[in-house]
Amino acid sequence: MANKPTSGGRKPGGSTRHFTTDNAKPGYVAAKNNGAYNTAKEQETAVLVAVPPRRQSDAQTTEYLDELAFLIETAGATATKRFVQRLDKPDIRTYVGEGKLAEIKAYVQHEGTSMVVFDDDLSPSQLRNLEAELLVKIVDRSLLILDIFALRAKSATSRTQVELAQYQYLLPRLTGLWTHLDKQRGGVGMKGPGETEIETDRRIVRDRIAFLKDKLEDLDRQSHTQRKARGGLVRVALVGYTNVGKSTLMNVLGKADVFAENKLFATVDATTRKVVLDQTPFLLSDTVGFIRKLPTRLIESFKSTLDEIREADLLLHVVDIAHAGFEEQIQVVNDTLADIGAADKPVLLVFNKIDQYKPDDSQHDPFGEVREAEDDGTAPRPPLAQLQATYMAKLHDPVVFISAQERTNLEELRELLARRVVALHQQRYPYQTVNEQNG
Ligand SMILES: Nc1nc2c(ncn2[C@@H]2O[C@H](COP(=O)(O)OP(=O)(O)OP(=O)(O)O)[C@@H](O)[C@H]2O)c(=O)[nH]1
Ligand SMILES: [Mg+2]
Repeated sequence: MANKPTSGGRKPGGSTRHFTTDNAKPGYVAAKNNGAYNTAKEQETAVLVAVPPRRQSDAQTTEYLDELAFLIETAGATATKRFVQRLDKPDIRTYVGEGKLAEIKAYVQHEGTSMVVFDDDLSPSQLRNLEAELLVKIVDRSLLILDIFALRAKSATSRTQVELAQYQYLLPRLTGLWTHLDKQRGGVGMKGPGETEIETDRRIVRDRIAFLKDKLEDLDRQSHTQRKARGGLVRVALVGYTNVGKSTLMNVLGKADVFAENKLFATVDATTRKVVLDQTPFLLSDTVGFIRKLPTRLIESFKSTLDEIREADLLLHVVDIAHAGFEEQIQVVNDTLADIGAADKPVLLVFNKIDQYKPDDSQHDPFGEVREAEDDGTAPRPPLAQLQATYMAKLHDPVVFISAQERTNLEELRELLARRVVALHQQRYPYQTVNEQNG
């Protein structure tokens, strides 16, 4: 099995995929040593490229690139430079225009950068053209997120899901440049891959996809049985944008010990704990975070992990209020919930990280005017009380402001949550008292 790392150097004429699951079998699984990009001795460097629409503000463009830099950092590399080109839409051949591409190439060659990362998905032909032009590893948004998922996935199900998504990503990108599967077959004086080899590669990948789909169906049946065995307890799922503090809150509420850290997609596997509030037991699940431009195809492959959300009776939507783009993040989460068929679930909105929230200075002046959006596109930051009033009026529902880390206002959250859970419980068991149900 030629399962050896290949991402360290680029073979002439060879493509450089770098998937990271240990369980992905074929030989093109490059960075196999338990980490993305870590086959290189030193930290890999990355150049970030974005093509924002002309109407997008500078502040928003910076925020998106910060997020991309954070993703790259989570994957184990460092972003050293950003290139931005405003276009109505990305260039169909090379994503950026000719001039910008030359600029990027000059920089990459001069600095010896290991990869160029694009803030969108690239079509197979864009990928091919860019690879041929820039001669370094080309990473698009899907590949980057897949890589991080591969690093994080622990359970059999999530690992299989990631592997399936990786092969699905790969299939349309098996082209004339592709040679890695040939290595697997070995052979002296390996000739360049003709159409026959590419067809063989495609068949191998298709077989693997079929196998993984079967395996997932089996695993899905098992977990469905497990979930049924949990009985009729009310189920609550923590949902939200990535890195907002879902796992931290899970640890606080569920006395769990879930891995939480300041990286994107710390959680890929769902975790469930039994929690008792107001003498009413319920199940609380921590789930994978969402992110903007998460390709629908990728969401699809996580369907069974997302069942935890779809089967929940109540969603605790956690928001990072200290993040400049929190309102857009709320929208991204709501859109993703709609995508996975969970739009109509009851939601309790939980604003987290209030310890880091800094209202605008003018807002400290009780007579100060509430300012409109700034020219630079950043949103106004009113005092928390005002934000709370606005959201409650908008949603006709209580919302709660907490700091999971500092344990601030957790009693208020517990009370609100208990009230919702008890109501759901009584709805489900109208003729029983809580103790009868548990006894
Ligand atoms: N300042 C502050 N930081 C917090 C708070 N809650 C969580 N964090 C930090 O935010 C980071 C992300 O927390 P997680 O709990 O891993 O976030 P998550 O939503 O589970 O993230 P993913 O699993 O990656 O989607 C960690 O560094 C936490 O310590 C809070 O109330 N205040
Ligand atoms: Mg988490």
